[in-house]
Amino acid sequence: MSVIETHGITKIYGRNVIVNDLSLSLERGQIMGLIGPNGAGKTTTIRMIMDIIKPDSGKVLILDKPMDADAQNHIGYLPEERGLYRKQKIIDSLVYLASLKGMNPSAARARALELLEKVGLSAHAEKKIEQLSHGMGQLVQLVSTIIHDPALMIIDEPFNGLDPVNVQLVKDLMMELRSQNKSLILSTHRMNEVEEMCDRVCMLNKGQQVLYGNLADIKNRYRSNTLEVDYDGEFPRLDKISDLQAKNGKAHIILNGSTTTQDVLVQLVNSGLVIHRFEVATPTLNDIFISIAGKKNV
Ligand SMILES: Nc1ncnc2c1ncn2[C@@H]1O[C@H](COP(=O)(O)OP(=O)(O)OP(=O)(O)O)[C@@H](O)[C@H]1O
Repeated sequence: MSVIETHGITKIYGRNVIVNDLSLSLERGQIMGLIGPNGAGKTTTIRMIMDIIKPDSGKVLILDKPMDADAQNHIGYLPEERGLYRKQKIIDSLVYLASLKGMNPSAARARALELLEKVGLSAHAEKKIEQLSHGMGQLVQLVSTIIHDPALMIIDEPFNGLDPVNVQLVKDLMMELRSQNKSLILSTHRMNEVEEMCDRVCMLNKGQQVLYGNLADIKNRYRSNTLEVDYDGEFPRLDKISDLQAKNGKAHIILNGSTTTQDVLVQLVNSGLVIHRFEVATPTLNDIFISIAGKKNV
């Protein structure tokens, strides 16, 4: 049974198709990266999944059923625009939010303290939200999203405002949830940050699904799209490629669909460049996005 399925969901505002005919599914114990540049339609997709807005066509199933109050209790949703009551104590806020999802207060309190310990904030449990730094507040928001042990967590921009130590802490926490058979959807325009964690990827661009499926399969499909070259001298202009970054004797080249590795090698040899290394590299999701969309993401 899929934790979530969307079947051809479409959202139109005015004359603009914001999300077009989007189908995706996610199983238990999987993480999906919902990725794409600003304005791609990620938040609109999540709002349709959460039943905050209705699709103009298509349908969403949560645990095989349309969204209802019971399904809502199995989801933890952390929107991009977040807010906790700033004057309330952290522990009280967490217990209150968990009780809204059907948890009894003493279990919620114990779980809140356990999770605060995990994110390094147990010493702050009795403080008010307004006494925390922005990053600490983000961690408390994350705790509030997972406290009721949801089967599915949907997190918009999971790493915004976090320093590298806390980014790693949140990644570790998410991987732990995954190992407990939970499912997560992480929405972000920062592709490289979620790449190492995701089993599945749904990439949007201007409301269209441009890439979808298992990350390993996708990387395999695009594996000869990226080249790395170590060189001496002035790197030449290349024809028929999607992107070239060349600096300090190292070049990163993203091919477009029709150019081959050999085409590039011939161009480089003909230019007289001194080549020390010429290698087909595993593309990042960002590289794949550039080769599909023909432009940079960030
Ligand atoms: N209520 C609305 N009315 C009209 N247009 C909207 C509405 N909500 C979103 N849009 C438009 O839909 C497009 C997609 O927005 P959305 O917030 O889904 O993108 P996103 O991928 O989440 O972007 P970001 O990474 O910047 O958060 C944008 O062009 C936005 O202006």
